Amino acid sequence: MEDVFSPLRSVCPSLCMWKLLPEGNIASGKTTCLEYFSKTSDIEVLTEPVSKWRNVQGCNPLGLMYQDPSRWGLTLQTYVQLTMLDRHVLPMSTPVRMMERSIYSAKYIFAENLYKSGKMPEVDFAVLSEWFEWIIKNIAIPVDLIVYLQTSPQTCYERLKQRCREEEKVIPLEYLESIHNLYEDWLIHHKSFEVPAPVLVIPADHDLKKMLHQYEENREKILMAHC
Ligand SMILES: Nc1ncnc2c1ncn2[C@@H]1O[C@H](COP(=O)(O)OP(=O)(O)O)[C@@H](O)[C@H]1O
Ligand SMILES: O=c1ccn([C@H]2C[C@H](O)[C@@H](COP(=O)(O)O)O2)c(=O)[nH]1
Repeated sequence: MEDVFSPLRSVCPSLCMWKLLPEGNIASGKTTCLEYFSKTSDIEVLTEPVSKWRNVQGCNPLGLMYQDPSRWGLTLQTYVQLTMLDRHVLPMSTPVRMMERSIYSAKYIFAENLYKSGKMPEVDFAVLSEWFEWIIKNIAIPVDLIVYLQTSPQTCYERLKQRCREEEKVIPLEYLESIHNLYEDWLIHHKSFEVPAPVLVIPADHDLKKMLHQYEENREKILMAHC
């Protein structure tokens, strides 16, 4: 599909495309954030393709990974990488796109966590890494802003239990702590991997009312800061 805004952009450069990625720990509130902004006109919201990860041709790689990460981690992360790439390269049909997580966090957070915790064999990690490096070298994946929903692992643990997704019932608090530390090293301390865009940090331990208030306060920054 072609970029429907390109003829307009040549006469009006301020008509810009804006791609932002809500990022954060499991159950930090990303989907809830996306649902809130989806009510705004001219925003395209792409939620994470979790339903695909739970059902690819009748198989459930997400569930398999949580049951036996050493055996199925590569299977899941390969599929996550593919489905994320598919979303990244979708032509935009509105000036603003919010896409939940990214090919970057799939690699820098989740694959990294499996590998660092000894649950992904070195050869699996090497193959996944080569795929990832090839993709980011050869395919343009522009990102304008990362919105990091910063939570404590404990908050996520409580929200995760409340959401009660079947596959995630085995997740201990320690898993969320590891994911949290990787996110902090990447997006806050800049200690691990290159950050592909500026980061807006939104403290996200608050109740829903306060979160919606914060989203309103940050609406301009989130949606069109560069235009
Ligand atoms: N600010 C909040 N306070 C309390 N519960 C929340 C808040 N934001 C989201 N939730 C609930 O927490 C769970 C996880 O939220 P969700 O948006 O699905 O997280 P994510 O998409 O980051 O995994 C859901 O049950 C959701 O209703
Ligand atoms: O690269 C990835 C991305 C996500 N997951 C897992 C983590 C959760 O169990 C689900 C979806 O995450 P939400 O934060 O609830 O959206 O998928 C993964 O294992 N690898």
